[in-house]
Amino acid sequence: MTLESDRSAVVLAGGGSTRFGDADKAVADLAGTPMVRRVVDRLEPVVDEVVVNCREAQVPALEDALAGGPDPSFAVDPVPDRGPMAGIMTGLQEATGEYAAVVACDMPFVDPALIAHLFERAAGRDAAVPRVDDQWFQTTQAVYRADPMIAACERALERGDRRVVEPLSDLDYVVCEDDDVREYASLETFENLNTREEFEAAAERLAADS
Ligand SMILES: Nc1nc2c(ncn2[C@@H]2O[C@H](COP(=O)(O)OP(=O)(O)OP(=O)(O)O)[C@@H](O)[C@H]2O)c(=O)[nH]1
Ligand SMILES: [Mg+2]
Repeated sequence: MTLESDRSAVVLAGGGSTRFGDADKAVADLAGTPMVRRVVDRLEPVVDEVVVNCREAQVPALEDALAGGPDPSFAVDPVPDRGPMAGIMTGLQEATGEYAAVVACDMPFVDPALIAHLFERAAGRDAAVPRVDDQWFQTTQAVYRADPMIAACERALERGDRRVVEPLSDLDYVVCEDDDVREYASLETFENLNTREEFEAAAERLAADS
């Protein structure tokens, strides 16, 4: 790993997992592997470094969950619970790459081929954000140029707007749509696990695949 990376990954893990219940879904065991570990393992081949964004109290359990793999760095939210967009900002501040793939810790099926493609699409621009079937922008599985995105997040937070799409209005971004996504990934890449039921269903699929 070089000191200055071209391509970073920021894994967002600073949420409260309230729909999941009284455990942190990031480190919960998903068919034998902590969910965050699955995400890091899938990103690692297509990036130069991995940064994990979280709250201070989560660091020991996340270190345990990621032990034995490549050493990630941690980006701890200075103010917790300000939402995913603030977490993106914290993570990008720690990342050394000019560009970073931002992926939520609850997307265990994230496809590295799509991430690599998003880096290609983002080159020379401020971001590449997927959107399929005219649905929402997949802002937590997207590539951003770190400096303009940090600045855009700071401005959005100053305006008091926590919406994760809000910084896009300040950025020169490309939207990666429909066939451009499907060529590289199946749509399960965007599947995110929030409840115990969703988690168990995904675990069954993973166990059946292995
Ligand atoms: N840093 C940071 N990340 C967050 C925050 N809220 C959510 N996230 C992350 O953003 C991603 C998507 O968030 P959610 O699916 O809502 O996860 P969550 O907030 O932990 O779960 P719920 O409490 O059930 O909404 C996950 O990777 C979370 O870890 C936050 O306040 N700060
Ligand atoms: Mg949430």
